[in-house]
Amino acid sequence: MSETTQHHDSEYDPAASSLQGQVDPELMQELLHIRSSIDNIDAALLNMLAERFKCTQRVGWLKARHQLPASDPGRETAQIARLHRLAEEAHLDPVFAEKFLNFIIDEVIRHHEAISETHAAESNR
Ligand SMILES: C=C(O[C@@H]1C=C(C(=O)O)C=C[C@H]1O)C(=O)O
Repeated sequence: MSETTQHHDSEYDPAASSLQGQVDPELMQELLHIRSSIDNIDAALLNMLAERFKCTQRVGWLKARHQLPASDPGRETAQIARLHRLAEEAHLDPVFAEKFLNFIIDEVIRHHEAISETHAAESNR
């Protein structure tokens, strides 16, 4: 099994809650039922993010080898505009979608700068 596939975490208690024992058991059941879907979604998001970073790392090495800049503002503008539209269609707050993408891209650019430095150091040896 690869590292990114779901493993059964013996530490994880899906019923962990500050509300445990404080609310009606039926209400607690309903809450836990919805939370099990939230847990699946969080695992999927994390795995998708890991796959995205694998792709961006490849882009980072490509840019380093060909001496291209870490960031591509033209590409980012197009992506943000597209996500804005997709967010509206999905009834997701477009401002949030934009902040989320920018947060990820900032991290990617940091990685690309680090890759570029590693590549430069390796070629100077
Ligand atoms: C991944 C790239 O590098 C940067 C990161 C981007 C991203 O995470 O989507 C987009 C544009 C670039 O600023 C790229 O150029 O495609």
